[in-house]
Amino acid sequence: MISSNLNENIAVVVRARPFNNEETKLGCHEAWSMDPLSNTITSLPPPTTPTSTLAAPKTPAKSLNSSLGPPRTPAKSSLYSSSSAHPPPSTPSGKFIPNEYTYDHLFLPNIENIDVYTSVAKGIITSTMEGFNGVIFAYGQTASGKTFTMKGTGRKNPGVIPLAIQDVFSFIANDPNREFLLRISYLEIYNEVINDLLAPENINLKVHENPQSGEVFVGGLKEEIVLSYDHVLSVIASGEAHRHVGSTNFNDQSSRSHTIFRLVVESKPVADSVDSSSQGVRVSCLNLIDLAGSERASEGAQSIRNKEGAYINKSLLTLGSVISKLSEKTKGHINYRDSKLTRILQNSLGGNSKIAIICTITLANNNFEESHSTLKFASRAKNIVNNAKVNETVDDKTLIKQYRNEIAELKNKLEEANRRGKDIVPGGSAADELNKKLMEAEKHKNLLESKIQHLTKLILVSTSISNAKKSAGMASPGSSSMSARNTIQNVSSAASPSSIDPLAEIDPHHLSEHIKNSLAIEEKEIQLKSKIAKLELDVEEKSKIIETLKSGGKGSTSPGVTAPVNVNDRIKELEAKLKEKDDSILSLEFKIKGYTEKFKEFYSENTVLKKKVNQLQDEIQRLQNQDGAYEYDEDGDEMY
Ligand SMILES: Nc1ncnc2c1ncn2[C@@H]1O[C@H](COP(=O)(O)OP(=O)(O)OP(=O)(O)O)[C@@H](O)[C@H]1O
Repeated sequence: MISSNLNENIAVVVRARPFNNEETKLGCHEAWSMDPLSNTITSLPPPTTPTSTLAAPKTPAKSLNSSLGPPRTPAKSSLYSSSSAHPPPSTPSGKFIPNEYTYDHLFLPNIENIDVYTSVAKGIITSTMEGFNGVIFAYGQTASGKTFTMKGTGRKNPGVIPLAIQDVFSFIANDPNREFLLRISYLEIYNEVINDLLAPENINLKVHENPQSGEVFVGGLKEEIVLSYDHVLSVIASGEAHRHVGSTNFNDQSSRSHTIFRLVVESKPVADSVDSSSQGVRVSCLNLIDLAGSERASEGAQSIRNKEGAYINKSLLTLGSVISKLSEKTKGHINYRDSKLTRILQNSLGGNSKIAIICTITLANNNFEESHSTLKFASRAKNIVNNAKVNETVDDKTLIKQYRNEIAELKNKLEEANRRGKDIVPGGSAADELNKKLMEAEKHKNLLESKIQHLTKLILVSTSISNAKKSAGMASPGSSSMSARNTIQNVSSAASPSSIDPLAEIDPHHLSEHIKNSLAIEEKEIQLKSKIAKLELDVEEKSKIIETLKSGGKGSTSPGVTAPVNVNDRIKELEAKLKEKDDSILSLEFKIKGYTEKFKEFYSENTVLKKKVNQLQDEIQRLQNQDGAYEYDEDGDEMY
């Protein structure tokens, strides 16, 4: 049973990555030591020299990088000249006072993604499936491991996002009592401009606020209904292709934008479940965020990178200030509007979400100040108390409810069509007429059935997921509790994108329209086919008459056909009619071909246009960066 309200602190964890090549080359040493038993991280004094009078750290914590980085040898003197290098003793008497912080969990450099996911994220994913909102983000300086943690590095080492998606589908497979509808969106905030990664033509999107509910949302953002794990992954992969990534002094593949992957989960009891009397639909939202990394501006490689860095730092500063205000007892005005990131996350940070923050650091002494600043951010975040609740609505606006109502309506129509079909009894003198009616009724039924199938496919139930898993060779239901290593195996063995349903390309906001359009085309095709069938019947009938006439009126004639006075004239007349019908069939077939060609043409035109918009967007961005003309416009946030 879910408790409907939860007052709880944000979960804050710290993850250290192993030393990278640069740190190893520089001969860095560990400036921090982590004690995973007490979850305390402590700053270490600079390495001792024979003349040193420094005191040992208060907590004798384990040295964690010993297997990954160099031993704690005295660092090169140049390292200490950096503003962020390991600081000298902090009191005039020369006594070293360590900085000490405690969090919910510490992850040593050798800990794997799956373990981070299991202890920090898994619980939030389960809660999201039960109706709570969830937010998970990685925070830390550039090259500290945010993307490594959130996305992972491919199928062999999935990060929080792919592992979360896998658990979402496992959850559905294991819950026979509820049905689900999942939709996703994926956006980036680049230089304070919101771009839609799923529809690259949607650039510079605005943030709106619903004055009634106070809900903050991005207007015009594309959402896709998703049907399987593979499907979600392929949508994300196509979004990734549009993301801004660049090489910096510290990271070859640095995220130059913040990305927000959002999953909306709608669920309701299935019709014959114990809970089916409940009319409520749960709607919850999971935000998985990979923040761009902060970086010392002076060390950025080029001016574009410096400019990006300035935007990144500004928005992270605002995030820090919002977190700081939220952690105070008397909150006062909170400056969500000072950056797009905090504005979009306003609802989540402001209360009704379960939140986990994964702070990523390096233990290396040459980035002491950056890591310290991340740890201070983490400490402030730890004080925030949220009040998450299950979000349930009886509103008919949820897609799952709309589709269920539509399906019920179509099923009624189908029943009615079946009843009418039974009343048509073939045989008797008007047999041909009745056969035609039967054919039409059959076609109408097929149309209704395909509409029902169409909509039913979008609603996920446990059996459909387990069957899909079986056919993709994935884990069976119940596997959400399987071992972490198995989970990786299953992610790695996911099927190819070819198993993706093209139907899921549809934007749910325009879905009804899409369905209407595609069904209208289907209906047209069925009508044309039915016309062809009628004409063929006609042709057959006329051919029979011709045969009868040719044989001099002997043999059986169709009912109601009387022998003509001039047989040759009659044959000619009928042959002319036959030709007419043939032409008609040809022209209809030509029309069908035309529709198909047109569709293909529009489709390829659309692809070309999308590419052009992308190029233009990049060009605009490049020009803006050159001019330095862009300024953040606070009023860009429109109220609706
Ligand atoms: N825990 C880890 N174990 C092993 N390698 C790691 C770990 N964390 C990060 N790395 C490696 O360090 C490099 C930088 O990591 P990543 O790109 O995730 O940093 P980031 O914080 O996202 O940087 P940016 O903010 O610039 O995008 C990558 O090559 C990544 O594979």
